[in-house]
Amino acid sequence: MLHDTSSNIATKAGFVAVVGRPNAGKSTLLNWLVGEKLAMVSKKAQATRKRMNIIVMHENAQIIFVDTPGIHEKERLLNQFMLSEAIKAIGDCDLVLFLAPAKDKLEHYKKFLELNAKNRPHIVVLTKIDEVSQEALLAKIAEYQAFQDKFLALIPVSVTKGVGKDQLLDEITKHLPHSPWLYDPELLTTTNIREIYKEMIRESIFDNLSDEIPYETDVIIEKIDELPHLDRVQATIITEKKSQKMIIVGKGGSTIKRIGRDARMKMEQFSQKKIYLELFVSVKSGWSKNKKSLSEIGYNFD
Ligand SMILES: Nc1nc2c(ncn2[C@@H]2O[C@H](COP(=O)(O)OP(=O)(O)OP(=O)(O)O)[C@@H](O)[C@H]2O)c(=O)[nH]1
Repeated sequence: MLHDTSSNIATKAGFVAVVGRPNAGKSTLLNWLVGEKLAMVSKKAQATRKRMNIIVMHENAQIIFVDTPGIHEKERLLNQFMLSEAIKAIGDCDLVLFLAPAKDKLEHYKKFLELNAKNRPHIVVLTKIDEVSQEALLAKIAEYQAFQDKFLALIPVSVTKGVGKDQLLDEITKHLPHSPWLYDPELLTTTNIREIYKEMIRESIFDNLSDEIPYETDVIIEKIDELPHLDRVQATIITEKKSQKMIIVGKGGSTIKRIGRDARMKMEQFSQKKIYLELFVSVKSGWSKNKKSLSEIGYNFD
């Protein structure tokens, strides 16, 4: 946690948790704010599993965004993990952004208020306002006004229409503590290359498979050999069932080839290097329900 140790420090810095239900638009918002495609954007819910720190420099401030999984029900162990990560992120941060699509009812917000029992300072960000009429937007804002003693501000945004970026960054900056910068401003993300490559492979799985399968898969980066102009990456896609493995591999290996090619292109664009990607598929039944195997692949329950 950061403290305001000196009033004559001109710079500000702080951690901002980004929370909201799955599909609220968290990754899209973060990509837009940072100006690079780093957080994973998916049309499907629950794509964000682990926290990613993304740094945005705005005027004198260094805003460190902590991307969190959506707040949702605890049907499965993996979901429990996501929920606890979200709550942990709220507790660790200087400020919380609660993202609510403009079409949503206020139930999600009320649930967030219950979870946020210690009343961490938060800003309500109304997302996807391009999806509702001006009248509906005003009516929604009026509904939120009933809680105005709870939030610091309510900012409507639309990434699609490019609305609200500066207002949001200004408002966040206003509430951050005075502090020296915590990271080299040249860095865009504190998440390491492993995590980024993993997300890129996961994103390619989501892009190439349309049904439930992507939710029951995960990716382990086994090895990265970083050479000056080439990264050699070995990764394994884990599935629940043999039948899923067959679908991921596809006829004559066609699907896995497409996943691999898409992932490689994203990775090359990001690293500005050639990537040699070797992808394997492995069946590990029950991995998403089993704590031990979850912690083996990097989801820690502490
Ligand atoms: N029309 C419109 N769609 C948006 C906007 N922002 C995000 N979306 C869409 O909403 C969907 C969900 O966006 P994400 O950014 O993946 O949502 P998320 O909250 O990160 O989702 P999880 O990773 O599942 O928690 C995607 O299809 C986005 O294209 C917006 O401003 N306008």
